[in-house]
Amino acid sequence: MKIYVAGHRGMVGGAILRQLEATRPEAEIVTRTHDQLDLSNQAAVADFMQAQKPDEVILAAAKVGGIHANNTYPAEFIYENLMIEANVIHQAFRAGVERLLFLGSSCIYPKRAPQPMREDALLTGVLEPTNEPYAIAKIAGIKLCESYNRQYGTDYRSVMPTNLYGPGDNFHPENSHVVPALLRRFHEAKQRGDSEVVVWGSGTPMREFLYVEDMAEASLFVANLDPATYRANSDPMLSHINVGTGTDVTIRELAETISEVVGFTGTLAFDASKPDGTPRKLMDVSRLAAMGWTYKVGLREGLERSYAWFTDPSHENRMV
Ligand SMILES: NC(=O)C1=CN([C@@H]2O[C@H](COP(=O)(O)OP(=O)(O)OC[C@H]3O[C@@H](n4cnc5c(N)ncnc54)[C@H](OP(=O)(O)O)[C@@H]3O)[C@@H](O)[C@H]2O)C=CC1
Ligand SMILES: C[C@H]1O[C@H](OP(=O)(O)OP(=O)(O)OC[C@H]2O[C@@H](n3cnc4c(=O)[nH]c(N)nc43)[C@H](O)[C@@H]2O)[C@@H](O)[C@@H](O)C1=O
Repeated sequence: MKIYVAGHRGMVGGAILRQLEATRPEAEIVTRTHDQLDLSNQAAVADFMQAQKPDEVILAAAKVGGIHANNTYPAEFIYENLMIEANVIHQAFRAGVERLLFLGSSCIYPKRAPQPMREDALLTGVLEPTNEPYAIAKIAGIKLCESYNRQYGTDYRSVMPTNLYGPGDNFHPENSHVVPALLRRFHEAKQRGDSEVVVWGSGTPMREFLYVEDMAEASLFVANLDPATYRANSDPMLSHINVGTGTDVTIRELAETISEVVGFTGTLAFDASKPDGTPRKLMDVSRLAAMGWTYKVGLREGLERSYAWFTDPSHENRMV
């Protein structure tokens, strides 16, 4: 059994690789770095898939970033993600790959979808402008999988992660997501002895956060589901599966918790000039629960593990 993990040096791909190595010792796991194989290059992906002919593909490679990055580089977010998914999914099919898992995002749902958001809320309303290009690419990824399944009988599956965080995250001060951004900002403020930390936006948006080890476990759970169970719990035209905790907090509550975890004793300030983005995007996770998976690591524990990882001098914190 040969499994190709695309994006293995990223936060989710890295967690998936660790769990595969621990649980599938018999499998041959294939990886390539971005420098070794640019997945936006159609010919390079075709040559790689024809040479490797993996049995399974886990597509965790993508152009990923927080609200500021999405709002600043929309062309990169739509182009890179469309190219990566089109190349990997099409070339996997040409190489006879039977099973593939595509990672989308909770941002595929309409800005004002009823909460919690069920899988059938997809394409029922306008998207959040700050990440619409990325969301369009991710929706196209789901439809690529579904279209190859319908026309060619492949078994290409899609999971929609909520906001993720944990070891291996991107800690870039501007382009990162809120959890790594605030872990770093509170840590540096504590080290400098600052009296205040500025948090972007109003603090009122709500977000759901899933620890990356849980995401990796859920990804492999869905990837390994027998086809009958997967089909019985999903719809061929709405085949994606939400992955989250089913609980959310305000950004203010998140910032206060991170401040406590870091041990910062100053005050919070909110910068209203920064975008809030979607007011809320809580996922309905009952479909995945019905299949037999629920999350394990709560937010406080996950933040404590993430902060320990961030401050561990034995590795370089990635910033892209
Ligand atoms: N993090 C989050 O909160 C969420 C993530 N997701 C999805 O989960 C998946 C994984 O995200 P995450 O692990 O956080 O992202 P990361 O940015 O941590 O990892 C993405 C990986 O993809 C690689 N990559 C990017 N572009 C290319 C390319 N053209 N060719 C080859 N490799 C490439 C990156 O390599 P390099 O850095 O060297 O360019 C990196 O290793 C993505 O599909 C993302 O959309 C969904 C919802 C939330
Ligand atoms: C996973 C998800 O991630 C993105 O959407 P997002 O959830 O809006 O992402 P975010 O984590 O960047 O922000 C969440 C909230 O947090 C607030 N916030 C406060 N202070 C900081 C801060 O310092 N940095 C950041 N990034 N946000 C901050 C910020 O203003 C916003 O209200 C898209 O990639 C989307 O496509 C997607 O898939």
